[in-house]
Amino acid sequence: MPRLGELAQLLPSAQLIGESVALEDLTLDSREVRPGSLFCATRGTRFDGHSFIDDAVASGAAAVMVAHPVSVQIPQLVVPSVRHAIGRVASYFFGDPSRSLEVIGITGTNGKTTTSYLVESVLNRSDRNVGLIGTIESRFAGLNRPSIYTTPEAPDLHRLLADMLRDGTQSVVMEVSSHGIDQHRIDSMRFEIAVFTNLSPEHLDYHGTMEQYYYTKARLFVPGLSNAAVIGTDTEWGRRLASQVSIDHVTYGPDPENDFVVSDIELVPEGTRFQLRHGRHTTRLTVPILGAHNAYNAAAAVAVGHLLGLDATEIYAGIENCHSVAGRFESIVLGQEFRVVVDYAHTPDAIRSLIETVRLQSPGGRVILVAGARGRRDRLKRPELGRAAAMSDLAILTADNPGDEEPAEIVAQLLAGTLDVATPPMVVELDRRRAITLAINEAGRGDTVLIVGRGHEQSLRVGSEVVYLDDREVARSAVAARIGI
Ligand SMILES: CC(=O)N[C@H]1[C@@H](OP(=O)(O)OP(=O)(O)OC[C@H]2O[C@@H](n3ccc(=O)[nH]c3=O)[C@H](O)[C@@H]2O)O[C@H](CO)[C@@H](O)[C@@H]1O[C@H](C)C(=O)N[C@@H](C)C(=O)N[C@H](CCC(=O)O)C(=O)O
Ligand SMILES: Nc1ncnc2c1ncn2[C@@H]1O[C@H](COP(=O)(O)OP(=O)(O)OP(=O)(O)O)[C@@H](O)[C@H]1O
Repeated sequence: MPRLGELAQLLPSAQLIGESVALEDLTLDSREVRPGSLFCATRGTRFDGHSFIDDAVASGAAAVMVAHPVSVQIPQLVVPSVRHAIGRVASYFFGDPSRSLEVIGITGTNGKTTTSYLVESVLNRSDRNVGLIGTIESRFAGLNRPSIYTTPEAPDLHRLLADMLRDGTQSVVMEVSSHGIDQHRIDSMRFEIAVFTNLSPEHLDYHGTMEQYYYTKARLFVPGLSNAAVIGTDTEWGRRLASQVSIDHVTYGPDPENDFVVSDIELVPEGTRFQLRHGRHTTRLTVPILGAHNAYNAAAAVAVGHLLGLDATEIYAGIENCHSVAGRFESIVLGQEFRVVVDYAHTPDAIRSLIETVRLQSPGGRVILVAGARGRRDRLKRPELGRAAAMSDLAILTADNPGDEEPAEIVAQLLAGTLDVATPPMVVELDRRRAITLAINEAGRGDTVLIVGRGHEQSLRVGSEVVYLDDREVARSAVAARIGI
């Protein structure tokens, strides 16, 4: 195991106070310290990790990494910014595992999880052992762990990559969130390929402006961090990125000048069918996940396979045999005469694109939407979410993980966005179970009930309480009650 002095040598401005002790592990959280750990004190939105140093010492920390000298009996590594140091330190500590793995990083506002599953499915067609890290789970060597964050904190990320490597994993597909980039969780990683899906307003309370949000995402696409890129150009931000990056890249999108051109998207019973042109080669592919946007997600996965030199037949087989992604356009089918779809859409863009998909698929039927907005996150997007919800025929506005915010206030902010647009009937039902049941009881033949926001999630945080609630389960019971089975 590394010694503290080795870590000091990695960081030019670090000052080691005390002995170069051997370290067993490292963590940002005093509650996770075990004997021999290096506790790294970072500032969050509520606390300054430096105030938990006594707790860390009591739990047996061997040393601390701090932003200023502290009065403590154990050795300390003083650095100008613990946040800036943590990626480098964590990567070194676990043996720089990403350098021995073929890592594909996927970023963008929407489509990271879906694209990562598609890339995984493509890579599984080659003889690689593939691992996955993302919002829903991390998976390798037959193990499956539910995720807490989309992109783990640097110590957890590099520990996981090291475990994967030890278990024979060769390629890793991982989602890279903008928080992950901004909080230096991915510093010192090596990505073989970085993918940019798209960018639309989200997390602006965190990043401030779209420009800053874009800049954060763009930091993944620099030499040294990523070797090559696959860039979706269906948003202006992707076109801008493609014109700015200096690493090798290919593009995909609707315009004919892309390297991979997506056209003729159709929704068919088996999923989403589209045409993909690459150079002189044109093919029709069906990705078994509904939603026009999945044609683009699939094109991204094809481009990754192409850059990795995989055979086209294998790539296409990976796309066509990808299993569905939990909570992404997941249909509840119990023989009812209307459709019920649970989806993870929680950005205005995703909700709009979903409603368009449903309208294409069920022309003439009504779209009955159940939607809310998450608490403690991204207040700025709420009016725009309200406007997106207004594209439905009946919107039932409800709670979506309100945390310590008042659900009624969140819904009022959604409604505020609809003041200047023509709205369908809008009903407020803050109890999410009742909102879903109400929507299902309202649906008639040919209608679609679209329940958005939670997708695969199985709990809601209301105040400080965690309440078990799985939209799919609630919808299933409501449909069963409605049709009497
Ligand atoms: C909103 C946000 O940015 N949160 C970050 C923030 O957490 P925080 O404000 O809750 O931290 P805090 O409670 O003030 O604590 C500060 C520090 O003290 C430590 N602490 C705290 C209590 C204690 O007893 N002992 C202790 O050591 C904490 O571990 C932390 O390091 O500061 C922490 C330390 O720097 C970050 O880990 C944390 O990101 C957490 C992981 C988080 O949930 N972030 C979310 C928003 C996130 O990153 N999400 C993206 C996906 C977003 C998306 O695409 O939708 C993700 O990649 O998961
Ligand atoms: N390429 C895309 N363009 C627009 N919307 C999309 C796209 N791909 C997926 N979506 C929508 O976004 C929702 C979330 O998809 P997915 O989980 O793949 O994205 P994500 O980027 O991983 O989200 P998160 O950052 O919250 O984990 C889907 O349920 C779908 O409604």
